[in-house]
Amino acid sequence: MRKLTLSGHGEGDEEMVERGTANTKMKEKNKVTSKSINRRLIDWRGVRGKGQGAGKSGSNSSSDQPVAMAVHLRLSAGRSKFEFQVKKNFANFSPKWAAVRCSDSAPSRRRYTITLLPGDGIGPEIVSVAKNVLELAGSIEGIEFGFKEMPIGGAALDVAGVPLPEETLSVAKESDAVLLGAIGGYKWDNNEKQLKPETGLLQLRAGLKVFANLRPATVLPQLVDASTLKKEVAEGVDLMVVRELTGGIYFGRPRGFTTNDNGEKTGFNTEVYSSSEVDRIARVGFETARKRHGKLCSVDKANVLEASMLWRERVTEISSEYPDVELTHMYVDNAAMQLLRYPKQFDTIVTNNIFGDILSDEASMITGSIGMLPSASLGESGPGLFEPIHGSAPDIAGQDKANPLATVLSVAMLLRYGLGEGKAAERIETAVLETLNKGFRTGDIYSAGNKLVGCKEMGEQVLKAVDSRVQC
Ligand SMILES: NC(=O)C1=CN([C@@H]2O[C@H](COP(=O)(O)OP(=O)(O)OC[C@H]3O[C@@H](n4cnc5c(N)ncnc54)[C@H](O)[C@@H]3O)[C@@H](O)[C@H]2O)C=CC1
Ligand SMILES: CC(C)CC(=O)C(=O)O
Repeated sequence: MRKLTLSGHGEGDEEMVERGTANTKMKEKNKVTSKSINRRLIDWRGVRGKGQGAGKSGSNSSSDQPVAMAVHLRLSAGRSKFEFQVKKNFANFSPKWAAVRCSDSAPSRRRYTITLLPGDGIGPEIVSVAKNVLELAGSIEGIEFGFKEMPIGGAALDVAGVPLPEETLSVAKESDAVLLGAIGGYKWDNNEKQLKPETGLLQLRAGLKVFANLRPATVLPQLVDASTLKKEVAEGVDLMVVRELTGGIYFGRPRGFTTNDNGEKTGFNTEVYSSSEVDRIARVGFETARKRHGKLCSVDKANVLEASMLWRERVTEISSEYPDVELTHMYVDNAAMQLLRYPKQFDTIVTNNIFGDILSDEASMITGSIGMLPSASLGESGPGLFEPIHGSAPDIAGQDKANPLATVLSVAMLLRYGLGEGKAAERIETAVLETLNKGFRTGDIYSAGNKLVGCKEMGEQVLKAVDSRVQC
């Protein structure tokens, strides 16, 4: 199988590699064809879900806290593979009731090592909830987890002086999947660039080479009233933003501050994409659309930006490999407007790093709250990175007000895309729906007639729901 590279980032990439990873920069620019993508997709599919495949096993760290198990198998396998199968709308699942816990009679146990990166602000609160949900859903499905908690962001700056300690990255790389809370906070806002929490997250994404960021935005029937849009506009929205994650203006060089001819201080950045970077994310976009409703909208600013002109040219070229997918192009300013005007027109959106960041935050409000949206970041190989799309919410940190559901749903994505454990993922998604059906709401999604709860209570309710729906 061919390897994808992080080519085309310029010096920014070198910096990431030097500071954050032990890897050397890969110069090789392999062309990745749809054939090789398809082969990879076949490789990704289901390697872990059949009982014998399991994670890098046997690594019992001191922080491992496996749930009680009657059977403890140590299984070993290669790296995590991603099942690239996009669930359309988990709201439609109809769970089955059953009365008994079946973990102890499961045909085989799988064991995975998960790196937990709680980070800053509300990060530790939401990761704690999501970890418990992951452990319980896993135990019911015969999955055992070993957890390694590592510092990142401001928390890492405080203990290690850098936002991504080398050890954090190497532990993450060695694990089967990585769960991140969020990074950032007022305390570090005025730090120089290399000592910002945000730089640690960018280094992590680059270090794990997770170039494809999947951000689903689904309006759940239970939360239509929480949307800021009219019911008839929000109802039924189910879209997926495929965001390029390791290139573009967040990484491009040159960047920095200088002084212009008038003696004024100026700041500058570079939006840069190579053909191979666009091709590989375009193929992920087409593959995703193919498994959804067959519609892909590529969002760019090709009327102004050269990087977007190349983007549009390459996406159009790649579309010939996907005659079954309907491709449209849209300028980002129009896309921002159309998302509010008529969001149901979108099925799958593929776009660059910064547009994807902004449009997915916008899409989150259609669904009710940014506290509801999960994400999966995947690369060609190695562990995936799973995180809510929101930030560290310093305004509500430490107050038990955070909505943990985006992180809980990120854990479901971790199970499905990161480990190929679809049943456990479904169990969690179903439990979230059931909890919402019972009327439990954190402040961000609260509407009259529901029960206002904090982060911890919401977590407890999801755990109850996970536990109550046991199916063998
Ligand atoms: N992936 C990450 O770790 C990200 C980190 N950040 C960082 O987070 C910090 C705060 O950034 P903001 O722009 O304020 O974005 P934010 O997403 O942290 O917060 C925006 C608003 O949404 C609310 N919110 C966010 N998540 C919530 C949740 N789970 N439940 C309830 N309410 C929630 C916050 O209270 C706030 O009012 C900054 O340091 C920023 O750099 C921002 C975006 C992504
Ligand atoms: C480095 C991050 C803080 C950028 C961001 O907002 C995101 O990717 O969600």
